[in-house]
Amino acid sequence: MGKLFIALASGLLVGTVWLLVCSTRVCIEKIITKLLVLLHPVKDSQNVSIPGPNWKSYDGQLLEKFLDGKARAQEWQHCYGPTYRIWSGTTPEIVITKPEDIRTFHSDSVSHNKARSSNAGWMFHQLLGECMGLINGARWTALRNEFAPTYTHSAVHEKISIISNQARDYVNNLDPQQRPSFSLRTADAVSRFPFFCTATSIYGPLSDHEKEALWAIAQQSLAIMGKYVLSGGIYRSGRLSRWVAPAAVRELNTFQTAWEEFNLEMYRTRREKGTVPIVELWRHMEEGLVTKDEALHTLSEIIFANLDVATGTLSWLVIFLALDENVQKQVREELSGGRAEDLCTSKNSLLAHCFLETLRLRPFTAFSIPESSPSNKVLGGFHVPANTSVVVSALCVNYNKEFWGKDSEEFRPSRFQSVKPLDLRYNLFSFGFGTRKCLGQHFGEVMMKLFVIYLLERYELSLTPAARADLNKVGRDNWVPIPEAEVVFTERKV
Ligand code: HEM
Repeated sequence: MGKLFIALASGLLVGTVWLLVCSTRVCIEKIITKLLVLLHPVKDSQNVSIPGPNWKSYDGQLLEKFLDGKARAQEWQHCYGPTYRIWSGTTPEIVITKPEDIRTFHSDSVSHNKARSSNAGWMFHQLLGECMGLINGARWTALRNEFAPTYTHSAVHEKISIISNQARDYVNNLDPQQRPSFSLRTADAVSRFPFFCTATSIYGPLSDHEKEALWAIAQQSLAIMGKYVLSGGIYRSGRLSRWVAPAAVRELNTFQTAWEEFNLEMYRTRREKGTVPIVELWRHMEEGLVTKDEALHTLSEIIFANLDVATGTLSWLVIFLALDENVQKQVREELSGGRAEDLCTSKNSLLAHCFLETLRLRPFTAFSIPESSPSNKVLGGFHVPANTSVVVSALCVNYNKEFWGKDSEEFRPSRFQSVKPLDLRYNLFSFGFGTRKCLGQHFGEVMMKLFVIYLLERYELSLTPAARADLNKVGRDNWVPIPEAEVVFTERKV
């Protein structure tokens, strides 16, 4: 009896303390929100403040934006309407969902600035803060000019046979045991292809040893992103991280050293053999045209951050094809008529529409990377001061029933047959809007289409029952939602 009483009493005490802590926390969050709203007034012409969720300790809505992006995009639009405000740390971000607001905001996109470190704090800055996608002005122009020649439309066309050979070899070695049928987690099956294909575009062909070393460094980078950046909190501050989490900082230093050494080695081993992008880049870095951080962070962006982006997109493309046997069959019929190299550049094929439909349904991020205009803007009726971070709710744009119809959440690639390309401009988030569009869009598209061409040539795709039952299950360790679904690959009898 006595023991029961003690257990009950201590349970009650713990519960009360917990309630107290929670309600204090909610109170503090409300007070901080009020202060932040006062500091950053955004109102409409009736003097009504822009709606949005309360600031949350310690990262605002930053982590939810990535880890629960799909659910939050829908929930926030439902609760706050088409234009609202969230917080990244304590920085306000205005979220827009309407095509007309996207057009208004991007009307001066040439002079837009990306937010420093994407408003994501110190640890993120150490990995990617100086990369092309996040710097501005003359520095951005210099860096973009450095990499652009490798990824223009014509440069990618010239590389098609190299990418095609890589795709065919990869698919032919998908199952080392060459079984007639096997199942794999889709992301595990596909991820090394876009990774090494993109790396080859920078370094030229890689030996097995170099591939292994690069893959290992990528895992270090992704681990830091998953464990620390996506935990937020103390990792937003360099001082706090060094003080409270020295092991994390050591891990970061180990990665940074390995990454610099790898690239130096790539430069040394390639400089005699002709011109691959790493050689030019390293020379320009030594001449002071780009800084070391700009070079290394952009290589990280292109090779490591993109591993998640490309793995996510390619996995979903394979999964959607596995889900829809009919579309799969039609794409295969389309393939039987032509050369892989020709089909991968067509914009009007069913394959091209499957790719677009995948980007529409599963944009790599539910919210675009924050950027600001140097001019005041009126968005959704609210007066947004110059230099305020604005993000596009990619998911809401891509699922907008007014434009895409009632079945906007379903995979139906044929819908693109009746959409004018010009209408897609502000109704589809795929490779970004305005001046800061994706550097690698042609490369990424060709790479993924070639992969699918060889995959469908060799295998029938279907989903495991578990995958069908829980198609939308995604991992939470990456900044891009990577699907968990397993696909069954069955050798075709031709
Ligand atoms: C299907 C695959 C890909 C998708 C869906 C994708 C998507 C995007 C998007 C949406 C942006 C703009 C982000 C923003 O709002 O700021 C972007 C930027 C960028 N992407 Fe990609 N990307 C893909 C593949 C690639 C590849 C293969 C490369 C490698 C060359 C690449 C390199 C970059 C770079 C460097 C930027 C920053 C551009 C700048 O700010 O000037 N991407 N990407």
